[in-house]
Amino acid sequence: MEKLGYKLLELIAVSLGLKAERFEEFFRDQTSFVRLNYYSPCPYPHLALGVGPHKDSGALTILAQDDVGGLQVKRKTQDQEWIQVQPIPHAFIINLADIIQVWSNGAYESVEHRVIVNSERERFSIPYFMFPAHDTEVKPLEELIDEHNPPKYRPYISGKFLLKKI
Ligand SMILES: O=C(O)CCC(=O)C(=O)O
Ligand SMILES: [Fe+2]
Repeated sequence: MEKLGYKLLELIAVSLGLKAERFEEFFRDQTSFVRLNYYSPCPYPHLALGVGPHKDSGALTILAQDDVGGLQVKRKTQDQEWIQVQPIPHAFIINLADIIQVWSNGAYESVEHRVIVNSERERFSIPYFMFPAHDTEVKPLEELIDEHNPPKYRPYISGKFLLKKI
């Protein structure tokens, strides 16, 4: 997963007109982690959420899930509808998260998502959250800023923000 994450970060950097290794320095002392999620079956799925609406606060999330399904993403069009992410065998789901949004000065947007529980089946998922070093100052990259594109986000320290969230 780590290797895949770095590859994706390289591709994102290139897509922004930056050199592939642009994000590398932030991850030398990375604080990425894996979480094991277990959702028990719930007879009243319309009354309960597995995970409430949120955006991931790292750079990228790589998610492995079983075949039960339940993850939904919010569409960014006007209707803001929740769209079911159909499980595809042996495929990972990639969530762009808050830090990529800030680094790219909004060219990429963090995706809002939630998890619906299933009335009959339990569900497992394994997200790998890619986080830079604890002391990384997260701010729009200088190369992407000029007088026509002012920074849209204020700088913050990755680790401090995370501690506050917890
Ligand atoms: O279980 C899932 O599909 C996603 C879980 C999630 O969004 C999270 O742990 O941040
Ligand atoms: Fe999430």
